[in-house]
Formats: sequence, C-alpha cells, structure tokens
Amino acid sequence: MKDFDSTAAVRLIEVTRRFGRGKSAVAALRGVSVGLRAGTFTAIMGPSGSGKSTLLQCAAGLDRPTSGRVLLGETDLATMSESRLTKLRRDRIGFVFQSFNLIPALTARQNITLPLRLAGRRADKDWLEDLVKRTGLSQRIGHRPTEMSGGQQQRVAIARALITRPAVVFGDEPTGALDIATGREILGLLREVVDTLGQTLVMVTHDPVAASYADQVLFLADGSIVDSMDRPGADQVAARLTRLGG
Ligand SMILES: Nc1ncnc2c1ncn2[C@@H]1O[C@H](COP(=O)(O)OP(=O)(O)OP(=O)(O)O)[C@@H](O)[C@H]1O
Repeated sequence: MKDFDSTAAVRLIEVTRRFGRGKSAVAALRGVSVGLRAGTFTAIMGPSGSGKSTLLQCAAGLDRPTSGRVLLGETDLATMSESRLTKLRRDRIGFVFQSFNLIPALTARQNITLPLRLAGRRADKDWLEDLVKRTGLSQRIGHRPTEMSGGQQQRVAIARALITRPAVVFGDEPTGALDIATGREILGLLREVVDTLGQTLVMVTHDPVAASYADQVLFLADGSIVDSMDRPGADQVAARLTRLGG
C-alpha cells in the first residue's frame, strides 16, 4: 500500500480511533496507514463494524483520531483547531451521503451553490453551468428536492459537493438509497467526474458492483486494512468480501 506517496491527496499515518474507556472500549481503527493518490477513485469495503465509517470520518476531518496523523495534501488535520477544521471542510472537502442531505426549502440551484454562500463566495457562473450540464440537471435546476427523483436529488448533491472544487470528495454509501439502475447511473457519473475533472473520490460501500467502478478497493477488517485490489471486477470484490465475513 502507498503509505508515504508524495502525490497522495489524503494520507493516514498510523491512525487509531478508540471509543469509550476500560472494558467497554472499542478500537474502531488500529493503526491504519494509507495514501490515496490525487485524481483516483477509492472504494472502502469490509464487514459491518470493521471501521469503514470511522475511517471516512477521520479522513474527512469530521472525527479526530485517538492517535496518528491525517494529511490533506500538506495540511495536518489531527492538530487543527475546530474552527479551522470547519473552514477546511467547507472549502476543500465535498460530501455525498446516502440520504442526499439537501435543504428542502431550496431549489436545486440554491442547494448546489449553498457551500459558496456559506463561505461568502460568489458562484463562478461558467463552473456552475458546467456542473449542471455534467450532472444532467439543466431541466431541474429550479425544482425543490421533493419535486425530484432520488437519482436527481443525488445529482444535486454531487454538484453541490463539486462546486467549491474540493481536493477530495467523500461518499458514504452514495447509491445506498437508490434502485439498481439509478445507482449505476450515479456511479457512472462519479467515475466520469474522476476521469474528466481529475477529482479525488473516496467512497464507503457495501456493494461489490459499486466498488468495481473504483480504481482501488481497500478492505477493512476489525479496524485494519487487510487487503487492496486495483480495478477489480465485482465478482473478485464479492469473493474477497465473503472471505472477510462480509
Ligand atoms: N461513537 C461511537 N461510540 C462507540 N463505538 C463506536 C462509535 N462509532 C463506531 N463505534 C464502533 O466502532 C466500530 C467500527 O464502527 P464503524 O461504524 O466505523 O464500522 P462500519 O464498518 O462503518 O460498519 P457498518 O458497515 O455497519 O456501517 C464498531 O464496533 C462500532 O460499534
């Protein structure tokens, strides 16, 4: 694994995360070291409770490791103050969640540009237009979330994640709430975003087919990375996961 790759967009160095104390303590991450190359798509897989969400949360600066370092480019998140971390998440990180997390009262356009408004920045009109086209939302841009399908809502969430041109986009089961065909469309869109924009993307998923869209799949078991595969097929991923007890 590429632990100290200088071209990494995100690096975790000996990251541990423990919850609780004493006998009830849980080690969710046990010394994870990994580097994720810029412009690549990484899927994180593993059995339930293996530490996937904790890894994503630590890498995205939403949670702090108990020990170890998390580097976004050259920036060390582990030692940052809460207010700087909040600003960094807003400016340099994008998120796509299973449940879309759109604001119901806002139109698609207003949802997409919300991160800029929160940062006191103006929307770059050409970039907004480009994103709306890429995500296939041209006909839906004035609609509110309740007037859109799940797939369209996730497209809005993807455009919102990209509007600030973040260093990394993190996805937590981004296709988990969608039917199979719509999920595949969304995965195709994410793949395209990596291929055409050079976006770095990290996604937690339970779905071997979703993982097969990634450049690299990392397998977690009991808080450690136990394996990785480059551009694997869904069958290979499923077989590996079965051996891990997933
Ligand atoms: N806030 C918390 N307090 C206590 N224990 C926690 C907390 N968050 C996670 N854990 C524990 O840490 C371990 C890893 O959890 P995590 O949610 O990262 O796993 P996961 O692989 O994402 O699981 P799933 O696939 O079920 O979502 C689990 O044993 C979990 O119970």
